[in-house]
Amino acid sequence: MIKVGIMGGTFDPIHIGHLIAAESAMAECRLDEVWFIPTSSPPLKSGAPGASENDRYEMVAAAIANQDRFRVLDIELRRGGTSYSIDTVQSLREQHPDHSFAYIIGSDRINDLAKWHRIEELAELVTFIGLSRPETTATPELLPEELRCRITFAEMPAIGISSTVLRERLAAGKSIRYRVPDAVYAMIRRHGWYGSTRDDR
Ligand SMILES: Nc1ncnc2c1ncn2[C@@H]1O[C@H](COP(=O)(O)OP(=O)(O)OP(=O)(O)O)[C@@H](O)[C@H]1O
Ligand SMILES: O=C(O)c1ccc[n+]([C@@H]2O[C@H](COP(=O)([O-])O)[C@@H](O)[C@H]2O)c1
Repeated sequence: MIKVGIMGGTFDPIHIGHLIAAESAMAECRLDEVWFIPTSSPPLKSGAPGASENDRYEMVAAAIANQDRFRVLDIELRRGGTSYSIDTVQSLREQHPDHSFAYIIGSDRINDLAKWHRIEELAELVTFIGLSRPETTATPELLPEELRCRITFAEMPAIGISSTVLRERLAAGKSIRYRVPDAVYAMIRRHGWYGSTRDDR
């Protein structure tokens, strides 16, 4: 049985918080692999992502290129529309009946878990691995017991980085170097994404 962690996200852009969350979940929960799945349209976020689907996918691919146990899947981008996790997990389980899946989520997503589409069904198909992030205090005690008991918590160093703040910094001409992997930083600057200053060097 291969144990897979699903790291779903908008990744607009991917940053070191995502990578350290995935690595920590993999180590602490003894996962064999983590599959990064960029969303098409994220269910609980308003407004369209700042970068295109293809660019978000390419940034994830570049970010994880050196970690053999990480993969990126375009399953939600190919499906299009709102990226409900239940649809993704059902299709992954059909394709990989011999794998087990755990969904990796940060504090903000832990807190809104009860609002996820068909959450009771999803919680029967996956367990959740929760990681804390400094901007949001996780309050699992507010979740119904049947959801709370499906979450295992993993430790990671507090990484106070969000994609929102990175987009704001880029638009304001501030540096995001080292907050994203070098390859992602170079892609963003080369293309002038997020209103960043273009750098053709
Ligand atoms: N710094 C972090 N520490 C722990 N988990 C994180 C961190 N940043 C993101 N995550 C988790 O990674 C998953 C994907 O996050 P997402 O792509 O929405 O990034 P984000 O930084 O929250 O983006 P945005 O600021 O645009 O909302 C979510 O489960 C989120 O909780
Ligand atoms: O299925 C849902 O209703 C649902 C609601 C909120 C978030 N998710 C998933 O959780 C992951 C992180 O979401 P986000 O908005 O932080 O990028 C991403 O894969 C989303 O598709 C899923």
